[in-house]
Amino acid sequence: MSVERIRQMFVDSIETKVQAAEVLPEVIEAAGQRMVESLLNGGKILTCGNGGSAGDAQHFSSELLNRFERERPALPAVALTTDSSTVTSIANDYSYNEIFSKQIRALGNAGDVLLAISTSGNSANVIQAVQAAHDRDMTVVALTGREGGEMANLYSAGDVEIRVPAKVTARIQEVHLLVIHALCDYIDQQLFGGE
Ligand SMILES: O=C(CO)[C@@H](O)[C@H](O)[C@H](O)[C@H](O)COP(=O)(O)O
Ligand SMILES: [Zn+2]
Repeated sequence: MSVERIRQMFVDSIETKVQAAEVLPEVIEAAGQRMVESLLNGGKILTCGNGGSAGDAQHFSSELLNRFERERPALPAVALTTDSSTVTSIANDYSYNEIFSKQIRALGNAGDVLLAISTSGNSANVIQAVQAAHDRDMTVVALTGREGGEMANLYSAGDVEIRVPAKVTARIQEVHLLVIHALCDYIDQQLFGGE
């Protein structure tokens, strides 16, 4: 029974990726374009998310700051999940909902991009991050799932939502990681040429 259950997880994950491949490539390209424009203009990419999505936010920023698949110059990105002193003090003194938005108000500049990751689109701290990014004239790229959640009501012209067509958090996250690698590949191709 458990082996069958494990096998079914692989099947479900593969099917979710096949469905995502039908609808997401053009949207991922649009998101990659926003990121490349920002980087070419001296901007940077801030990332945030909770739980597994915090890991995804850090995964993306480390691939920009260090490298993805090839040798190339370091690219500017900051994961807003990693500074435990800042995160715990904002949560302690103000509210957990402000842990990302307060950092964005300090670090975000016009033309920067926020990569906001939430499988439900309903995490209050990610919602407040999107609002803070707009206040700073930043562009938002959102990685979401399900029906897009409350975040779906917040986007401005120029923002890009990459919404995975799935309902289970883990399956959505598995596609988010693939999208993150597709964005890294797009950025490297556009900035440093074909390989
Ligand atoms: O990784 C997982 C589940 O696969 C969890 O840690 C998950 O990320 C957490 O429950 C998050 O708090 C969910 O937040 P969100 O995706 O709805 O914004
Ligand atoms: Zn997980």
